[in-house]
Amino acid sequence: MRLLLLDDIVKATGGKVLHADKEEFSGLSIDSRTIGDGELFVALRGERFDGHNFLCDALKRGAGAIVDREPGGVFEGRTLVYVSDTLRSLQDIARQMRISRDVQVVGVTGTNGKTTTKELIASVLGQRHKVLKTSGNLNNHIGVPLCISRMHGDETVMVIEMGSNAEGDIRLLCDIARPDIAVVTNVGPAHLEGFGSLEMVRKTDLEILEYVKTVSVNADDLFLLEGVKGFRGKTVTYGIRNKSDVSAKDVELHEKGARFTICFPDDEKLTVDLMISGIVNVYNALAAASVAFELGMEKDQIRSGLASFLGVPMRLEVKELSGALVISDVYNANPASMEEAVKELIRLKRRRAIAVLGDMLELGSYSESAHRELVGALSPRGVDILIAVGEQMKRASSEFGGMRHEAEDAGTAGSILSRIMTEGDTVLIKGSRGMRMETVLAGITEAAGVGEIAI
Ligand SMILES: CC(=O)N[C@H]1[C@@H](OP(=O)(O)OP(=O)(O)OC[C@H]2O[C@@H](n3ccc(=O)[nH]c3=O)[C@H](O)[C@@H]2O)O[C@H](CO)[C@@H](O)[C@@H]1O[C@H](C)C(=O)N[C@@H](C)C(=O)N[C@H](CCC(=O)N[C@@H](CCC[C@@H](N)C(=O)O)C(=O)O)C(=O)O
Ligand SMILES: Nc1ncnc2c1ncn2[C@@H]1O[C@H](COP(=O)(O)OP(=O)(O)OP(=O)(O)O)[C@@H](O)[C@H]1O
Ligand SMILES: C[C@@H](N)C(=O)N[C@H](C)C(=O)O
Repeated sequence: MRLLLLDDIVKATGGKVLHADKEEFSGLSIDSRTIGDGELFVALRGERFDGHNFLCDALKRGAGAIVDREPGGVFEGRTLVYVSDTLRSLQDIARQMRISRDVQVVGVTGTNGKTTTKELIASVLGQRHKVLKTSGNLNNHIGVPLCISRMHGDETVMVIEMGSNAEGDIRLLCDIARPDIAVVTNVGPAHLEGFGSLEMVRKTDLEILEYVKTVSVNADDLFLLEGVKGFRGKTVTYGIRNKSDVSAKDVELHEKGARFTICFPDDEKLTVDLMISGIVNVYNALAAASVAFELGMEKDQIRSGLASFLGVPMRLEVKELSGALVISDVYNANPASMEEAVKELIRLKRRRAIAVLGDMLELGSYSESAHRELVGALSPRGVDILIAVGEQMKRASSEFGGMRHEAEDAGTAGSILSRIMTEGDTVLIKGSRGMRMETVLAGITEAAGVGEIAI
């Protein structure tokens, strides 16, 4: 494992060493509760805490700290570096580590499917390369540098998810991660509170074009495709409906997976099996295949990388519970991903289709109409029962044509669902992160006597 050297930290941050003892660190940590032996603590200010207040705790296991407020007291045996801004220093260290390494960096942006696509890319490229990827959903100005700082030094590829909720977010992350190749999954209405318009969502996601030589984009998202026109590098497209460089044909969607044939630009064809369900995951897999093709992976490696991926918890998980089929898509929600999830509900409908839908948050002035449009279209599409969770869904629920229930929160929705759900039903559970829709599932698994399940 590669050690971080004090010299490099000082060079990257321009910091002043207040006290020098340890000169090597096993990594960076921002949390005194989880810091590992020998790590360097970066004291950040957050919404609830100021990391500087946990310096003593952090230094019990940590070997030193980076601070932007001079601490009182003596920290024997530990190293202290003073900087003007600790968050910026975290980013500076990560940038320096990335620049000093000869790795291919794949950056993944877009409204929906970034985490899943990042994991699929890592699974495929991992068939040949040593891959560092961002963990879970750590996709912002803190999470991305933190993940990069975990580089061991022998990686040949990094796959970095980049999240945004306002203009400039992707540029900031690219300035740290310096991607060589980009994937933009799609552009849709999300975080409109911060962005203001769909144009601004697209402009922000495409900030990555200022950095990369190659971009891989979804050819079936015409609004996205339009935005890539004029890109001076290489554009690789993937898709199912429109003409694209990497395309899928003979798509068969099953309950818990999919089989399809990928057609590559070299005219080779590859039939692949996916263990995750839904047409959106065919798109995510195509994105991964297009990157793998660009990076010269063998077709067999692409096949096994896709087939061995088992999905990300809380994203379109299909489970059997008490004889019902439950689609647990509880991680987040916006109009585009709701649309896709409702399609899945109808596709997998066996007897009754029950939609347990929580508010879609952060949509700004578009919020009310987005909820109304979604709910109004449910029963014509075949949804039989709606459980509306949260203020906005409840307000919109009068648009629903079938039997409806209203719930204050996900816990209450879980109780309603466990009362009405019967064998043969197909259930979709989805809402924004703040709605904690996983609680619905906890309610029904308890009622079914299944006990706790991992989500
Ligand atoms: C800094 C941090 O990670 N905070 C997380 C922590 O919060 P907590 O309340 O505990 O602490 P504070 O942040 O107030 O504390 C400040 C520091 O003090 C440390 N500390 C505290 C107590 C203690 O006893 N000891 C300590 O050392 C503390 O560790 C801090 O360093 O826990 C919360 C609950 O779990 C987390 O919500 C909070 O996470 C913050 C928000 C965060 O940004 N974390 C990143 C590591 C991250 O990547 N998180 C992702 C979420 C990313 C996300 O929402 N992305 C958006 C896109 C936005 C991108 C854009 N803004 C950009 O800049 O590009 C998206 O829409 O996807 C994650 O958690 O999944
Ligand atoms: N290609 C896609 N197109 C549309 N919706 C998708 C796609 N892939 C996944 N989704 C939907 O988006 C949800 C979140 O998936 P994922 O976490 O991979 O996306 P994300 O972009 O990383 O989200 P976040 O920005 O919150 O991190 C899934 O549960 C699913 O409903
Ligand atoms: C979880 C976060 N990345 C996100 O997507 N937020 C929106 C508002 C959501 O949870 O729906």
